This record gives sequence, structure tokens and C-alpha cells, in this order.
Amino acid sequence: MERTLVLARHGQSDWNLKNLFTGWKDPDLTEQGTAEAIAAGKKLNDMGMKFDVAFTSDLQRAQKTCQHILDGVGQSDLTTYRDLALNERDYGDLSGLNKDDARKKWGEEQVHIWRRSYDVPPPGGESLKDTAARTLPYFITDILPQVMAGKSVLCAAHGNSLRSIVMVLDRLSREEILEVNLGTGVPIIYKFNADTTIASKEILG
Ligand SMILES: O=C(O)[C@H](O)COP(=O)(O)O
Repeated sequence: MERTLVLARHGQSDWNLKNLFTGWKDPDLTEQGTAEAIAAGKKLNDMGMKFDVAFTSDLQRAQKTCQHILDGVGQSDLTTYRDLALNERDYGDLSGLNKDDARKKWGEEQVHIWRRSYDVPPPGGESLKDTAARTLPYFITDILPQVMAGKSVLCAAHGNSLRSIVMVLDRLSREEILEVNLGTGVPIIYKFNADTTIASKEILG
């Protein structure tokens, strides 16, 4: 499959299950998260997907998701690059706090602004704009050239690092990206035209 990019948010993590802000903390996948990652690999395998290279973050929930997907398509030993440019948005002082407790403390609206606004960072952490400022340069210098060389590329990362990439690929405005939430373990398959525009997008839900 030529010029293919598969984005996959990691499967459910321990802290997703406990409803905690996670960011750069490094919890493992839950059993359900492992099952989601294995199911993602199976779906990709069923459609005959083969990858040429894979990218993931510096955090184990994404790395393990990446490996489960590669195992699923029969490519366990594929070259995989790990880089913290693909890490989740740093949640700063909110990291480790329960999301409902945070709503009680700061109010529903403030917490929503921290979680989904484009450029308001949580205290001590990164906004989506800050996340994009480190994720997109890496995407452009390391990931996109592989896709445009005609390869099939897997990128297993996080809700917000991937939202920053989706925002560019889907040409979404700062307002439109607020509504975008990526499912855990759900692969999104992009095919690119030769001029880097998007030929097709498929969400393997
Ligand atoms: O870091 C986290 O807590 C989650 O992975 C993403 O959280 P969000 O949906 O609150 O941005």
C-alpha cells in the first residue's frame, strides 16, 4: 500500500481506567488496552496491511500498542523509532489528578478549557499548540518523508500528540480540533497523493 500512514492512539492505560490526567507519566496498558491493541493489529492484518517502518513515543503505553499491532500484522521485528516528540501533551500539575476531582476543584468549564482549548496550557504543562510545536517538526522531518517515499508507516502515539497531526492532515481550524477525540486503540488510515494532499481517510472503529 503506497504512501500510507496509520495513526493509532494507544489502548486504554491504567490511568485512563482510573480517570487520571496522565501526560508524560508512564502507566502500562490495562488488560482491555492490550486487547484493543491486539484487535487493532488483527483488523489491519485482515485488510492485508504491511508496514515499512514504525514510529512511537517514549512512553510504554504507546510502545506496547505499537508492538501489539506489529505482532498482529506478522512484523514483530520491524524497525521502530521511539521519540519523545510523539509523547502525550504534558499535563503539568494536573498529572496524576482525578479528572472528576479536578472538575470539582476548578469547575467543569476551566477543566474543559485545559483539556480541549488550542492554546491554554494546564498549570505547568503544555497546550495543544505547545504539543504541536514539538510533534509537527518531527512529523515533517522524520515521518512524512517516509510516507512520501511511497512507504507504509505506522505511528502509535497519544490522544493529543496525534490530534496535533490530525489537525494538519484534516486542515482543521483551532475551533474544529476541539471537537476531535481519538478512540483508544482505533487505527486511522490515511493515504496520500503525490502532492502530499490526502487521498483518503478511514477510521477502523
Ligand atoms: O494524558 C491523559 O490524561 C490522556 O491520555 C489524554 O487526556 P485528555 O483526553 O484529557 O486530553
